Amino acid sequence: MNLKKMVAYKVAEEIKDGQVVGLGTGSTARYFIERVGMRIQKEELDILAVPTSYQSLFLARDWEIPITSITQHDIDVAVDGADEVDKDLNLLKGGGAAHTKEKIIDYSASEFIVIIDDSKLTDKLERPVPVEVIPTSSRLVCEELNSMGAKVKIRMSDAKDGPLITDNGNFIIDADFGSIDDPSKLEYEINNIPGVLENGIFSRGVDRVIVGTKDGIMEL
Ligand SMILES: O=C[C@H](O)[C@H](O)[C@H](O)COP(=O)(O)O
Repeated sequence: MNLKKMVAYKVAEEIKDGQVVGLGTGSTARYFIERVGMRIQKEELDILAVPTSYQSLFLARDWEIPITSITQHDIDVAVDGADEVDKDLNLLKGGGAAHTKEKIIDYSASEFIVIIDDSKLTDKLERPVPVEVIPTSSRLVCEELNSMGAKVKIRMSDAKDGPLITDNGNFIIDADFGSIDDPSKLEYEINNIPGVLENGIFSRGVDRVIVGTKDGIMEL
């Protein structure tokens, strides 16, 4: 059973005519966008969408989903995936390097819904934290993250020689702090390093986390 698809399709059924919808990024959000696109074509669902990345923009275009931006519209609901969700519903995102725009769009929405399969649930966040940095600051940011106790790596591209370049033209440093005791403090401290644009810890809260499990869908 494809749990990501199951949960994404279920939440796509909740979208209503007239809504402005934030489209997340990643393999789970991809299914959500696909199902919204099908509903637009079959049921004439009437929405506007705000993509969080070029990936979701291109998908929305493929499905002929009408696009707007946060400079033009308030967002009613944003639906996005996550790489980890801890027991207090802090998130780790940015596995696809899209967390900066996701954070802006997801948190600006009246309702922020996270869709995951149950492999993403964890007691504490423990994956490396993706940190988007202005390229010229990358050596200094690596040193600062090191001094905060992280093992760091600049994320490399699979399809070009050298570093991955984000949708915003920046580098990603993956900073491994091990298990994170205080996500909110760490989110703030990383963002306080000069040259850091945004990191992948989302500790401001989320309205709903909907989880696909082999026994069905559960909501946290
Ligand atoms: O940068 C990417 C995003 O934060 C994704 O939402 C996150 O990586 C989850 O992706 P997936 O649904 O593919 O596991």
